[in-house]
Amino acid sequence: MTAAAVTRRNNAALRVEANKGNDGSAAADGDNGRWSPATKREDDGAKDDVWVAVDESAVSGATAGGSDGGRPMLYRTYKVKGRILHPYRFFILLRLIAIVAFFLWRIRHKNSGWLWTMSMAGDVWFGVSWLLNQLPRMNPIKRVPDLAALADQQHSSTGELPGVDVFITTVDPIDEPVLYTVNSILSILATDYPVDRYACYLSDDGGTLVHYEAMVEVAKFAELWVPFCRKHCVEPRAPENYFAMKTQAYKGGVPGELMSDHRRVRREYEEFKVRIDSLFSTIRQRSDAFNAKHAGENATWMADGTHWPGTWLEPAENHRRGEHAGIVQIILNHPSCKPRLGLAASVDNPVDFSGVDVRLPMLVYISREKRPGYNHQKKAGAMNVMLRVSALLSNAPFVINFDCDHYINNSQAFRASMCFMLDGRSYGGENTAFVQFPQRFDDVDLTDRYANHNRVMFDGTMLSLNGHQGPTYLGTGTMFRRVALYGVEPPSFGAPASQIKAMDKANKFGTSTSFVATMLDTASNQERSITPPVTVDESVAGELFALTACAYEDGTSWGRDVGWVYDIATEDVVTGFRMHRQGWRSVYTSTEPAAFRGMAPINLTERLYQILRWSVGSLEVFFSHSNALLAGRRLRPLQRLAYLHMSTYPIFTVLILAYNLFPLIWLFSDKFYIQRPFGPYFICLVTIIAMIHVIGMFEVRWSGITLLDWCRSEQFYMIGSTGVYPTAVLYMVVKLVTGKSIPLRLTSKQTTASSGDKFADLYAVRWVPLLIPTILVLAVNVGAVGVAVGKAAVYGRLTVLGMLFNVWILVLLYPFALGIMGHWGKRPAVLFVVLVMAVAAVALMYVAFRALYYPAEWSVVAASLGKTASLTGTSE
Ligand SMILES: O=c1ccn([C@@H]2O[C@H](COP(=O)(O)OP(=O)(O)O[C@H]3O[C@H](CO)[C@@H](O)[C@H](O)[C@H]3O)[C@@H](O)[C@H]2O)c(=O)[nH]1
Ligand SMILES: [Mn+2]
Repeated sequence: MTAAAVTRRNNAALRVEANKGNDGSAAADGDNGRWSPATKREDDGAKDDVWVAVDESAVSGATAGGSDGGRPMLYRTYKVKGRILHPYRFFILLRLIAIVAFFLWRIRHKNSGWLWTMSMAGDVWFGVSWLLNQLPRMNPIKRVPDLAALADQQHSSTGELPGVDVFITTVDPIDEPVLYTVNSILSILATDYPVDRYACYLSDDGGTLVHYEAMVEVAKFAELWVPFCRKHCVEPRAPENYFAMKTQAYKGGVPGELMSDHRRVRREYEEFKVRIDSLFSTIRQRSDAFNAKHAGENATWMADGTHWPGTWLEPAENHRRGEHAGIVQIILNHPSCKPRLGLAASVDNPVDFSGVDVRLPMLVYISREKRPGYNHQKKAGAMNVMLRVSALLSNAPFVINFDCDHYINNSQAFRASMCFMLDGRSYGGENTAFVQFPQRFDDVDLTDRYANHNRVMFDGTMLSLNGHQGPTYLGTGTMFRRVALYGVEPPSFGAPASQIKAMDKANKFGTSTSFVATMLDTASNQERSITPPVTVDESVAGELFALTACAYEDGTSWGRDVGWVYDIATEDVVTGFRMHRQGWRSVYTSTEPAAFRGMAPINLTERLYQILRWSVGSLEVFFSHSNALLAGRRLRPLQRLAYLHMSTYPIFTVLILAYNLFPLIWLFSDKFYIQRPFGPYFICLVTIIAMIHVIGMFEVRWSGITLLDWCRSEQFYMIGSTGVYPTAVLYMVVKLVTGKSIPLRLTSKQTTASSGDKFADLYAVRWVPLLIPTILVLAVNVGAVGVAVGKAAVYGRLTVLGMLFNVWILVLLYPFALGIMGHWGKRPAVLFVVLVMAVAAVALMYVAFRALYYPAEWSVVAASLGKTASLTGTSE
């Protein structure tokens, strides 16, 4: 390996991780000198005062150069510099010692009364929860793909990029606007990956003609959009997001033509959008016309004058939600393997594509069969159908999945994932089941009121898990190894093909023999391309039909040991867990610009429902065969702790809720000193709490998030803890006792967006019972502050300590309070005034109450009234 090669690879690594406005499209042309100067890496390396490269030259199984027959190293590993890591770990240890000592001290100073016992139990519980969360976080590792090394490998004889099947799921064209879905698909069709080596599948759980016809429109518009992206190397390749961008550095080869091409494509895009928008009415008008001709019919008609096999506008037998036939439609077939150049500019053809490959990848529309009486298992069920159908049509050895509201933002992302999948290191590469990218969002308000960006989770927790077996599967933006989805064990525990043969004997995969044959193909060559074009004759069609049928999975292992896992509200975490339990690894990597971006619910109620679904899913994992405690030895110890924490965190919050409602007790009685001697107790408590924040600041430092991100996460945790998480616990209790589960709804995507105000959803209040507990906590703590002020007025002594606790809770619940104020929340000052007035009102009520029932104290009260008024800023 030559020094120059190393430098170049390092540069490439940097371009993905820390791209500073550099060329982003040249990964395939490794050697053409477009990489940044050799010195750049050293400079940037010096600037990075958090991460330092791990020396992996001694690692066996891979060669850094790749020229001597072995597999090259295709990614780099970084760890946190000792300067930060050591004090960070030291503080964690210190806190551990402190809480143990504190606990012992409390036992020695045992107080009587149930309050003391409860608070002891609670504190133990908190300590355990903290440990479960903290221990796996002590070894954060960053992994950076080396695109240049991948390109080198491709140039050499061995390397061709393997095939990828892209899955995208949608349900409802209204709740999940079609515009998002088509943008997502366009970004996939245009991404920078060999066009004959990937295929795109849309699963439409609604079975609506609107989605099908939108795909037909997409295929037409893609003929213009995709070559345009290739010609000018534009980013991102989702048109809506591309056109919304301000100017950017030009990366293509013909800058002179950008202006006119851009204008032309943009106009076409506007027309395309109009066609998409009008699909609802087009389909309705067409159907009305056909139905008028066919007396007595009330069908929904396709453009070619046949009935749509999916759901109809007027629901009818066999054509309604939850009851319709399975549909597989190949909208674009496999392209040829040879480039096909476009036409030169002409009158009909204003955009010059003469030097551009105009092929499009395969595009398939799927809607699985739905029948009443079957549990369709939501997204997991849809993914499993796609897994089977794609096996017959393209059978790529890798699979990446997106929610319909996520698009590819960095067209190098597929290549970046391949750097991990194809890496030569013995513990990496072929034992890597999936590569997880962070979820990044476009629509979130500037201050991220409801912690939608979730940076603490993505940039903190996931980086930490990189240091163990790898991140959990997060549902979208995940590249999988197909055989890992089939439930086989990693190659280090047995050859995948023979495992599949053995499992097939037990009819674990269902009855389709051609499907099992494709599984064996994938297992025996995991770097193959995709299956050459399939002619869908009658027998293939029949086979596809069988694979989309509800009954296919009866009596098989689908949903348990094979495919996405069922019966858990968060299919993602549990599916990833199954792989980790089998000994697979996973990789977390973030690129710059972000690999994928999407939409998040910014409405308070939607957001709470989202985390309700997640926390219910977590608890379901705990009470299932996927409990981390039941996993075998292949699940590493700290990975196990992380999963344990992930599946139990809602339980701890019941106590947080209790603590938050605690003031209720001392509002009405003076039971307040739950631990005597109170002085030392209080000081210890504050120290221990303060240490969490010190440790948190170290995490902010190494994860590279902002202080605001961190605060938002704390606040949102408290909001969840006072309402959603205890509700999830209640849900779980009901489920365990009665065996029945209440259905959880789909996250509704921004539906008020059309009103012109980008953040309209942020200010919309949707009242639901889920808001009540948190409102109660707010009220109790406002009340407590008020009474404390009142007491100060009566007794002339301010109970600062108690109030500190209440004020702290109010600070944490602040985003929630803003949220329920709706439009008033635009001016936080209003909230402040409201809060002060509420406190004053309670204080006055308290004083009045005292005056009424304890007239003897009246003189004292009268004397201190003036003080109250000045404290609360009101005058009488
Ligand atoms: O019956 C269903 C229900 C949902 N989906 C799709 O599943 C995806 C995720 O649903 P969504 O309501 O958007 O959930 P979110 O809370 O936004 O999603 C996060 O959390 C989910 C786990 O609860 C993961 O599956 C997602 O990938 C992850 O982004 C969407 O594409 C849906 O179209 C289906 O295909 N069929
Ligand atoms: Mn979503």
